[in-house]
Amino acid sequence: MTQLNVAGFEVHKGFLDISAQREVLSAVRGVVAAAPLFTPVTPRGKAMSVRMTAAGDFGWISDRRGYRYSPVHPDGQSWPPVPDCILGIWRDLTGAARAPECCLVNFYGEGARMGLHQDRDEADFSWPVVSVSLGDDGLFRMGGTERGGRTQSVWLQSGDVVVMGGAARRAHHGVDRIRFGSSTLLEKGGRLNLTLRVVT
Ligand SMILES: O=C(O)CCC(=O)C(=O)O
Ligand SMILES: [Fe+2]
Repeated sequence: MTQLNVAGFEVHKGFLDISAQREVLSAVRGVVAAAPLFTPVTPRGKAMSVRMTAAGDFGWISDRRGYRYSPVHPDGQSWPPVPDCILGIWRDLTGAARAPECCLVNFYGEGARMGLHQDRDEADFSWPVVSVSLGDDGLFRMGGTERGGRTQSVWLQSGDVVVMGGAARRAHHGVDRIRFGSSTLLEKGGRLNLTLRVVT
């Protein structure tokens, strides 16, 4: 494993080997079976290109009413629990006293992206966010706390894990594009990203 450190972001290249990736993927399939992927709509009414779901006490949702954490899926059901193998990644990398209350699942199909943003709907920024990449490569852009500052990009591959803690916790980040079909982990292609968050 190599570890880069760009602007406070910890990028753990190759953190999950192929068998760990398969185990996490199968756990995510269980989550998606219980809580189907949906297309969030921005408060201005624009469909996001990423499809989402979640596990844990809360999921992050967006619709005409705004962005927020919700204890239920848009279909009205509770989110399934965060699978143990995913909680293990959080424990190994953070040693944090609290467990994440949300595992947000993002699915990037061909052409999907995520604009530069801060994760700031959580109550306490002293807890890190841990981000797990599976499947196709994604070009991850990292910036600073202020909007419009310098950014640096890194290609995240299947099994890479990023920890956004300390200064990086409030830093801007996004995914400019994916290389659709670059990984064989997902048979039909695409990129999965999991972000583990303490919400309350
Ligand atoms: O897909 C990624 O690597 C980042 C996802 C992200 O920033 C988010 O869900 O807030
Ligand atoms: Fe984010």
